[in-house]
This record gives sequence, structure tokens and C-alpha cells, in this order.
Amino acid sequence: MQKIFSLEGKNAVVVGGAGGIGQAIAQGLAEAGAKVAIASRSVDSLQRAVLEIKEACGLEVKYYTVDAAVESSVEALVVESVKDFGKVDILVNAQGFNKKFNAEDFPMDSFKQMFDVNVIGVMMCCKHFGKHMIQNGYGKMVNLSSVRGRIATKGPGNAGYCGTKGALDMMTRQLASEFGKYNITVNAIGPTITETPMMTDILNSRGPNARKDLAESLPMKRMALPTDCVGPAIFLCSDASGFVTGNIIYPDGGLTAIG
Ligand SMILES: NC(=O)C1=CN([C@@H]2O[C@H](COP(=O)(O)OP(=O)(O)OC[C@H]3O[C@@H](n4cnc5c(N)ncnc54)[C@H](O)[C@@H]3O)[C@@H](O)[C@H]2O)C=CC1
Ligand SMILES: O=C(O)C(=O)C[C@H](O)C(=O)CO
Repeated sequence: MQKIFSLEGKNAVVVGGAGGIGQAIAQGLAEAGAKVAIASRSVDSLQRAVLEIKEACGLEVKYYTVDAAVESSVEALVVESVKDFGKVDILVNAQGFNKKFNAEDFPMDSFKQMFDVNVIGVMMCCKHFGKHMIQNGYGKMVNLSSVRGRIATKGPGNAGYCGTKGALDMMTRQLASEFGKYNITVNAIGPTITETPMMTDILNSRGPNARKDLAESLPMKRMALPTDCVGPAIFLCSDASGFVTGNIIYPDGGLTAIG
């Protein structure tokens, strides 16, 4: 691997790293040379992910439990990971979920829960890891947004999710604006629908042709995989992106080009 893409000597925490896109990114960062920890709510899923990463690439990753929607839990994650690693250079926020309801029936508690995790949870991680990175004079933050932060769905149900990802995009730009002077970059990755646990039920509910139709609708004529986010993540976590901040990269098979 070219040296500017190497993550040797860097320590990374991937929140929401026990499955789906976060787990793929955690493995990718480890393979690029970083020491990696994944953080999520369930010990079982964390231990399963640690094992899967070890089996896939032979590398060990640490794990921490965190509820990223609870500020004291995020503060504890920062304290623990800094104690274990000495410093944290890279933060990936891959936590998030989607609950779909028609707008006219949207239960407001579900709407708020999405904001608690997808926006406020990300802000709390950027805030508390940000304090630590400011002291270190170095940091790379990557937030998992979505094409849904930029283009709405044709069908109903996504008012809450689109709202959270649009807010996340703008928050990412503002954090980039504030943290730039501390040598901290803040960027986002905006995938299109990707085959992960978050999307399984949604895709199954759309019938047997859902995946084929989805693939056909994209210029690149295939469905997105969690690994499609790995290259963008390594770029945004490495010195290769030294002067890139406040940006969103779309591993979307061309959807936003035609959307
Ligand atoms: N799968 C997809 O089609 C797309 C996903 N995304 C975004 O990518 C990110 C990852 O999504 P997926 O891998 O698909 O989902 P996933 O459900 O496979 O993974 C999300 C992870 O976040 C964790 N998490 C949720 N709430 C948390 C909390 N309060 N504290 C700590 N961890 C929490 C979950 O336990 C899970 O491990 C999310 O932000 C999602 O919105 C964006 C575009 C497309
Ligand atoms: O686009 C949809 O339909 C969705 O369900 C949104 C997904 O949850 C998503 O994250 C696509 O980016």
C-alpha cells in the first residue's frame, strides 16, 4: 500500500463497528495498519464481530460497550479507549438506524429516537473525542451519512431518516469548520442502500425482485456491499486526505450522479 494511505501508528475507534458497514470499515482500517477498537451496545455482537475480523484477516481488534445515545456512556468510551491506546487518532461514527413510517402517521418518539442516535449520538462522539484530539493536535473523523442526506426517496416512509442524514451532513461541515485549526478533519461517507442487517427487513418487505431492481436502477448495475465503504474510509482516515475536510464521498454506484 502507498505510504500516504498507511494507517501504521494510528489508533482508531469505530462506533457501530459490530456489524454491517462499521465492521467492514473496522477490518479495513486494521488491514491498513491501524490499531482498531469497535464499540457498540451488545457484548455478544461485539465478540462475534471481533471473531469474524480475526477469521477474515488474522488481526485482533479491541471492543468496548457504548450506548452512543447517552452522553455519559460516550465519555466513558473516550476515557477507556484513551487509557488503553494512549491516544485516539481516528473516530468513525457508523452507528445509526432507520425506522420507516408514512409522514402523516409518523410516531414522534420514533422520529426523535432516530435523531438521538443518528445525529445527537454522532455529535456526542465528535464532541468528546474532539476534546482529546484537540489536545493531541491531530484527528480524523468520519461520519456515516447516506445518499438520503442529499436526495429523498420516491416512496414514502423516510422523513425521519432523511432528516437525520441531512442534519448530519450539515453538522459534519460545521465540525470541519470548527476543528480545522486543530488539524482535525471531519468528513462523511454517503452510501446508497447496502446489504447489511439494517436493510435486511426493509429489502425483504419489498418483495423478491427488490435487490435485482435496486441493482438495475444504479448506473453500476449492482447492489452496494459494506466493503464499498472501506476505500473511502481508508482515504478519509489517512494522510492521503490531509487537506480534505467538510466533504461527503458517495460510494453509491452513481446514484447521486443521476438522482
Ligand atoms: N445499510 C445501508 O443501506 C446504509 C447505511 N447507512 C448508514 O451507515 C451506518 C451503518 O449502517 P449499517 O451497517 O447498515 O447498519 P447496522 O445496523 O448493520 O449497523 C449499525 C450499528 O450501529 C449500532 N448502533 C445503533 N445504535 C447505537 C447506539 N445507540 N450506540 C451504539 N451503537 C449503536 C448497531 O448496534 C449496529 O451494530 C448507519 O449510520 C446507516 O444509517 C447509510 C446508507 C446506506
Ligand atoms: O432509500 C431507502 O429506501 C432507505 O431505506 C434508506 C436506507 O435506509 C439508506 O440508508 C439508504 O441510504
